Amino acid sequence: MSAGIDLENVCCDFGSFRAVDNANVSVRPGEFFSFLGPSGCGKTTILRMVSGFIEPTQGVIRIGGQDVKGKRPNQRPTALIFQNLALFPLMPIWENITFGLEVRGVDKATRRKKAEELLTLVDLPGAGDKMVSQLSGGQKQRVAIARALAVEPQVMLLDEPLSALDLKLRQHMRAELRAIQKRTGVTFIYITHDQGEALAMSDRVGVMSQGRIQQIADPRDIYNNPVNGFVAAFVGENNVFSGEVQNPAGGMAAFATPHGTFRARLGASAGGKGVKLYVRPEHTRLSQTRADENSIPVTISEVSFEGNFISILAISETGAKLAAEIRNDGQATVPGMGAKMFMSFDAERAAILPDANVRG
Ligand SMILES: Nc1ncnc2c1ncn2[C@@H]1O[C@H](COP(=O)(O)OP(=O)(O)OP(=O)(O)O)[C@@H](O)[C@H]1O
Repeated sequence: MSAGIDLENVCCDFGSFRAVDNANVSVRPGEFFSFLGPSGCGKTTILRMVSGFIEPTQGVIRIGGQDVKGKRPNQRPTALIFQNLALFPLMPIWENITFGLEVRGVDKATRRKKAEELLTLVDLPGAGDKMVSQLSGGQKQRVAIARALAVEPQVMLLDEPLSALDLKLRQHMRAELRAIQKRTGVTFIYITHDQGEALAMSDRVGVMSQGRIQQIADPRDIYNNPVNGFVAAFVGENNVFSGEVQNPAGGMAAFATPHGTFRARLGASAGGKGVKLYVRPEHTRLSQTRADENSIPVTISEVSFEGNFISILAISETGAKLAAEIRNDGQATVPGMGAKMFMSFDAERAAILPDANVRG
């Protein structure tokens, strides 16, 4: 069984500091939902409110449609997994996994059987008699997940559970976690500051900054259609140009910058001042001749071969550093250092966006 979670106008204050500011989100039953944002943006506070360790200062949290106000963590159908797994070193794995069931008085034979089922689910069949010290970091993580699933939660809350693992293992565990979530159908709420993790695993992502949810969308939309400058700059790379909107019409506008006037898509509520132009490096082109529109004369200053792409740093005539990327299809021409070129981009691939949604 899985449950949906609704946050309605949820705020959390610590003294005079508002850590979560008017959060509204409906996580669907069986969904893998991530909160993504930099350190201190309020992700953990949201998780702690859902799990019942702290109460919202304002607003309502519903789990499976029920208002959970006043319910203690052990009265909620949630299980929490931290980066620090807190496995018991002196217990074999199977006992670690079914500890919660023992506390509830479940007999040993039933617990043993349940442990084997869960070990198979997390792809560690037969590991029940091993001790924690005999497992790798990734295997320990899977045991922690099995232990959380043993009490049959309707919602799993995961607080940066992969951040202690090395890069390769982290990438492997992303796929594992996603597969476990799909196999069980349990709702997962995952918090991370790692955009790669959030984009790779989630059905939807809520991007946060300074206590506010900036955008909730599926990973593609977050990346391709960020609603504001914070989301655009936090998720992936961008070249950012300051300037002024001119002649907005039909969702497009001219944008006057010190590098020239460019045409670009006009994001929602981006008509006024305090807006910037965002262009991803992979949406730029470098050529010997000036393109018809959105073309900036540059000098190539760094070329870095990254395997599947070539990363290029170019300097504009005004001294701005601009990033470009060339996909390595095996035949790509790599510009030389110091080469004078033009960087251009399509108007449809450039977005004029407002700054972040922050407290005024
Ligand atoms: N108990 C507390 N008392 C006072 N301030 C707190 C408390 N807990 C969190 N905060 C503050 O609330 C803000 C949000 O904290 P939170 O732990 O939710 O951030 P986070 O996005 O999870 O960050 P991180 O990724 O570093 O864990 C931070 O500025 C933090 O200092």
